[in-house]
Amino acid sequence: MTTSLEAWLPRQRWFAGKGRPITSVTVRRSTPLADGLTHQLIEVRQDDETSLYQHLDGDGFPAFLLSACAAGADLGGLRFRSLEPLDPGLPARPLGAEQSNTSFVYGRSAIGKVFRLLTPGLNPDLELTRALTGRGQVARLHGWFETDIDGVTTTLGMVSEFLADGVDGWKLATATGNFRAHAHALGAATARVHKDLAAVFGVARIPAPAVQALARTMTTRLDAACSEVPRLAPHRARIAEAFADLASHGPMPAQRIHGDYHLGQVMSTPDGWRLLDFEGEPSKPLEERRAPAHPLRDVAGMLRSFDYAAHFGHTPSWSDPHRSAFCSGYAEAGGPDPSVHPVPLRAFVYDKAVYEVVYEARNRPHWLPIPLSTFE
Ligand SMILES: Nc1ncnc2c1ncn2[C@@H]1O[C@H](COP(=O)(O)OP(=O)(O)O)[C@@H](O)[C@H]1O
Ligand SMILES: O=P(O)(O)O[C@H]1O[C@H](CO)[C@@H](O[C@H]2O[C@H](CO)[C@@H](O)[C@H](O)[C@H]2O)[C@H](O)[C@H]1O
Repeated sequence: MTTSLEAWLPRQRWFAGKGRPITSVTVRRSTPLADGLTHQLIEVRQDDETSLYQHLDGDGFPAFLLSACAAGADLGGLRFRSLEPLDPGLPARPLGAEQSNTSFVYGRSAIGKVFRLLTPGLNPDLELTRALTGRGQVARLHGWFETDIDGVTTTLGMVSEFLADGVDGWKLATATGNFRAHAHALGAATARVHKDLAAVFGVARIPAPAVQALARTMTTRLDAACSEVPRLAPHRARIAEAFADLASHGPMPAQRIHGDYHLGQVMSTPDGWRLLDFEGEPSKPLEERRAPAHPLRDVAGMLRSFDYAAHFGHTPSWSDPHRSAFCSGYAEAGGPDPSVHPVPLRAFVYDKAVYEVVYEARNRPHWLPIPLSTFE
């Protein structure tokens, strides 16, 4: 079993340790849930690091999750909870698009998600979706499941409203020549969510020394990325200069944000845009993902996504007018105007593109030219 996990893990899209040899895989906890279905927490050792993943050995977990949440079950240290009545009889099917986690759909009304890479603590997707449920801009939270890891309550998965009539933002953007009205409305929806997050979690201020520390962290990440992906190295000086500009920028506002914002995280519905997947970048430590950040970080993420959509579905010139429409919608709905904050915006766009360079090198090497073109 352990040997086959070692071979199987690197082939999974959600496996975050690609590109580094696996030294060992250990089953840390095994919980039988039903006949032929076992829940496992597995420790994967690579270099000097140990990462914890959630693994489901056997079939039938989607149906199990729904009925366990509906019943409020406690099972071998796993706690299943719901906020509203769930119909355990709904048929489950895989979502198809496997990304950082594993999702399945129940009928036309609910979607379940199992987090794969685990960090002890409250997952920001559960935390923010719960806080935003009822405010209109997200798929409502129905339930979740959790356990204690190292004495810390740790989110393992969620069940939310399925947006059956929604169209994935990435699909819509790559298929639509004139996407400007959509981009403008998406900017406005983003600003509204930022306002809601500020209302619930408050607004902080990042003092100048912390901004300098942030710029140093970005530079450290840049250097690690240059070592891992040598094609990034020729652009290092230009990127480091943008981070140095950020370091001398002075204090910045900060609040809870989405954290991994791109066109695949939003859906266009008959009632307007909805934002999904508030987990942040899964490869970052949980404290960093839950820390208040400048709201233009999300704007930067979406601007990068317009570049991706241009490369994938259009020509490079598609990007600029759509980026502008998104930024106007964002500023008109009360977000900080991206055009008057060029220094943080450029640093955040570059930081995101550096992240994407590593992500693409590990997962989709033929897509690497897309983030690299940001620096040309
Ligand atoms: N509530 C929902 N309703 C409909 N589709 C959804 C919903 N949540 C997610 N999806 C679809 O599933 C995809 C993956 O979901 P996401 O939460 O982003 O997973 P991951 O954490 O694996 O990236 C999204 O891009 C979207 O197309
Ligand atoms: O799985 P997640 O949605 O949490 O995010 C990861 O995978 C994304 C790709 O599926 C990746 O996004 C990058 O590619 C998108 C197109 O497929 C593009 O729209 C994004 O702008 C680009 O960053 C994301 O970075 C990664 O965290």
